[in-house]
Amino acid sequence: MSQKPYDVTFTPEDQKRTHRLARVVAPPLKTVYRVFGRWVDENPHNIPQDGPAILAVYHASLLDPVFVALSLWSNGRMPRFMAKSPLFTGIIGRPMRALGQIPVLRNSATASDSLKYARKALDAGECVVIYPQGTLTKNPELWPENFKTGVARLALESGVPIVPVAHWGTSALMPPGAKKPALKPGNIVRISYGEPIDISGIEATRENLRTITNHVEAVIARDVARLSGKPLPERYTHALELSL
Ligand SMILES: CCCCCCCCCCCCCCCC(=O)OC[C@@H](O)COP(=O)(O)O
Repeated sequence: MSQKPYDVTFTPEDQKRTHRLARVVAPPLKTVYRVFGRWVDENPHNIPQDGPAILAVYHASLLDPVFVALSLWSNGRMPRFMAKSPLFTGIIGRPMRALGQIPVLRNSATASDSLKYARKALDAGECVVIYPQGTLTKNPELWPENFKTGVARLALESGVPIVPVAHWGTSALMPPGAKKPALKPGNIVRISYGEPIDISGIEATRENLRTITNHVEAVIARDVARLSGKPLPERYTHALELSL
């Protein structure tokens, strides 16, 4: 680990450096990822083309971050993932830092620093990618669940809309708990970008944070249902409307 592993900055020089590296890394990563199949974007016009963006993404496989990263990069956005701090050490740590990703210190007194980094990234006009579950879904049927309120807090503080992102197809390759991925070159991963949810001007009460969070979860669940062809469980339906 470097001396100051959690000092993340987004200066114009950092941006240039990280983009330069991404341009080198993306093509071989795309080639390697073909052994897991290909991905298809749905409604990529919902990805803000420039300026700050918050993407809330469904997490159902250890493989999905790279599909989402490649999709965003191919759509003109350099993703800044919030990722658990152990991913910033060792072999993966070096590129994670060099690519300007954002470490999350779990269960520590400094856990909230991670949102400060995210805020800094937004102030610099970056595209911040967050897994609101904080971990892979534990739901046996892979429905999104237990979303944490960080996305809503960040959006309320910054006034930046939330883009809900669902996907389907990575759990066939590597479901939660699997030790290694299956190679399925014919596999298709569909990534669906939902309409941005604008919550600017809403008061940051505990209740509102929970309502917004449940809404984002329900919208992602609805898109997972559509992509997977499974019926949406009843428990999500009331939060599909955002009523504050
Ligand atoms: C392609 C060109 C642009 C490249 C951009 C950089 C791509 C980096 C993608 C990697 C981002 C990794 C994000 C991981 C998020 C995370 O940390 O989730 C935790 C779960 O996994 C597992 O958690 P758990 O099982 O609870 O330990």
